[in-house]
Amino acid sequence: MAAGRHGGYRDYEARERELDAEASRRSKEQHHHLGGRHRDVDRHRDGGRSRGGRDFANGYGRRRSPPPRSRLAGRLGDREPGEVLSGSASDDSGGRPHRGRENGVLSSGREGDVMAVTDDSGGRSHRRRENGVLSSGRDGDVMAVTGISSPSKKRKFSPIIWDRDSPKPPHSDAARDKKAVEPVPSELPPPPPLPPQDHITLRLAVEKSLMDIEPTVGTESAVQLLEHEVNKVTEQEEEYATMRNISTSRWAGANDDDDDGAAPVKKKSLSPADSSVAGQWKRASPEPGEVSGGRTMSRSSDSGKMSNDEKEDFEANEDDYMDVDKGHASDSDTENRMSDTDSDNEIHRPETPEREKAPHRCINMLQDCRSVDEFERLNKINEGTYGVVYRARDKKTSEIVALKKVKMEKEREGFPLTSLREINILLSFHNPSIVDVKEVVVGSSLDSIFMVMEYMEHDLKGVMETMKQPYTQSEVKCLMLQLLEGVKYLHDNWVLHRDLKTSNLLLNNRGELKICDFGLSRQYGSPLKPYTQLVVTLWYRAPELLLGTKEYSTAIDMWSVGCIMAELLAKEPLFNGKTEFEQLDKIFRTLGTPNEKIWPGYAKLPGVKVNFVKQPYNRLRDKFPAASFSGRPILSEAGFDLLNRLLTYDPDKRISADDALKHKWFSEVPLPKSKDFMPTFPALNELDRRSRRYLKSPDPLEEQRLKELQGNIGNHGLFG
Ligand SMILES: Nc1ncnc2c1ncn2[C@@H]1O[C@H](COP(=O)(O)OP(=O)(O)OP(=O)(O)O)[C@@H](O)[C@H]1O
Repeated sequence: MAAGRHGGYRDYEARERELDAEASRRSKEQHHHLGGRHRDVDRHRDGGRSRGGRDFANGYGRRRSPPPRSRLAGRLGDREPGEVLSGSASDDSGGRPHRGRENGVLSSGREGDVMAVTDDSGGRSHRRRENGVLSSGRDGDVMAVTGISSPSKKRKFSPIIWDRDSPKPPHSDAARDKKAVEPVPSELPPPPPLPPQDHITLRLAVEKSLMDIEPTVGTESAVQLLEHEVNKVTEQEEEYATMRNISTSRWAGANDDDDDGAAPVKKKSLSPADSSVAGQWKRASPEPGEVSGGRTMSRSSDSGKMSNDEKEDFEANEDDYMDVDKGHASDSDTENRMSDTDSDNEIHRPETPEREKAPHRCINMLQDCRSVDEFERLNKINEGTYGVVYRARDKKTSEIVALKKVKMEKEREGFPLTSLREINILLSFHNPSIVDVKEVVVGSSLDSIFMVMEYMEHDLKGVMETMKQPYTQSEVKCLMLQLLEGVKYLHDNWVLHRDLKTSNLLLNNRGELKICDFGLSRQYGSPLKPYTQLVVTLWYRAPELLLGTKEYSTAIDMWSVGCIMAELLAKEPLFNGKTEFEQLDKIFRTLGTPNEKIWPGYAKLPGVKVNFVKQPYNRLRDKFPAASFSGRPILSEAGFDLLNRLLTYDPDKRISADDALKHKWFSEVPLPKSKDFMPTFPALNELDRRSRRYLKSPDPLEEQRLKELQGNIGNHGLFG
């Protein structure tokens, strides 16, 4: 058994004290060592200019010292208890994607990446950082350069949407049978065309919206209305196919029982009924799983009839739908992808006979859901913007699960779009670093919906509030590897999380970290609301979003990962602004004010008009020194390099999840700790931790949630 698991929290504290003493001793040794040798060399090479963080001007082209990696790597004394000697934190990860890591040496799929834990510091005297990217003074000694993709790099096609490319319409018998027995094709269809960079850009441009659509509400049934509406939408928009639709989920299928505990691939596969439903909705939804799913869910509950109120709401709130952008269809790669989808959708135009079957399938979908009564409520865990989370026991299996009740009361347009996104994404995905959604169950009224998730004892935010000392470097590495694995999985599957923060990272007492809360996530290329720059809680929000960019990419998640890494090391948020201006001000004061040279395009960003502080240096190193006697978190040269690459201003140069996983920091000592040896904590999730929320970032979303919390406290039914 894992020492950490036996030890419990008290032991952890004691161990932490020991480790602190040990770390302090080591850091002194290291300081002495570095001071005695490398530092002199550095000073010499640097012409005596190296001084603290100023050497690491993020984008200001100053020289930096060669990292003392070989010595660190070679010293067993630098190991921390529980380090994974192989350099992998995924010792028990089973089906984890392969990271190409062997014996502490990361192998690289790309020529030129320096990955081994060998001494490569000798000749690297002129590496410079520009825009957070290291360049090399020696040919062939090229670090994994941030944000510059290998042209050969491929992304996996989304498991949610691959079926849309099946040669036959998904409702055909052959296609159905094939899906039933062959859940995962050995080779996925090729991904949509990729822009030539690691971070895929979304374009936020709205020319056509559902506001432009006139629904006919007088005589049609709800389902007819829905179809009428979504078919019109289809004709006006550029959008992915809707295999992400809620109707493709496991609980929509006829064989739910069989699915229990099934392999992940089965989860993604469709039953015959599902596949026909999927085919049905494939052409119908402007946002996969959103409008159509939402309408279906809410309207089905009243047998397809829509009340006058609902009709009014429907008409009044058309502007709440995702806007669609026709104009961009032909002028970017993203839109080209969407065009492909559209041509695919052409096959299933509304005139096809399958359309008539929709009401029947929708009803089936609801009938196949288990009732929430099959769960015993234990306690409320937490409440977020989009739902209340309960701890519950499955009466049949006694399994402890987390039930997230989807908030319906504020939804004027039926099933919440954010929840639909989350359900669809989580049901479709299976990865050790993504929280597993097992099924969806319904409450007493058909419009109360719960996601049944694996139960996780903690979230990272709560844990860090409890801890007396920050995580050690090897623990941070273990957590970062898991986080990056999850983010890579999302990005490989064309999903941006858009709200990565410590409260959305769940931990269990097996040392596992899992990403949750996909309420704000999107598949690339999805049409976005004009206000979507507001995604990502303020403290973790990328500068391009804060400055009002209309286009953003996977790089926004990587910035959040950088903020999380810093927070893990320091046990406090890196940039905790109260307003957007203050947030940018804090970033600029730490990383230096960006300019057109280090971030091409910066000057054109809408928010740049504001008069920000002019701070020419990157002072990040001051916050994370290589050695410290003042209690500040120490970070090795390599660790600092990774942090800098994550917090690179120019999104195109910011490191990708894939490259971050290969970063040398993970293969130098102290190596990532094994999950088995990660500290354990009392399960705070057994308490209602709403009070913690008051300490959270003053993001507009958070404020909204706070108000809702205040409104809801005292409202206790069975499952709320
Ligand atoms: N599977 C789970 N196991 C245990 N606790 C969970 C689980 N999922 C969520 N939680 C707890 O509930 C909180 C809120 O969950 P979640 O973030 O999914 O809701 P949300 O409404 O989308 O939140 P937010 O307002 O942060 O967007 C989490 O921070 C976590 O503490």
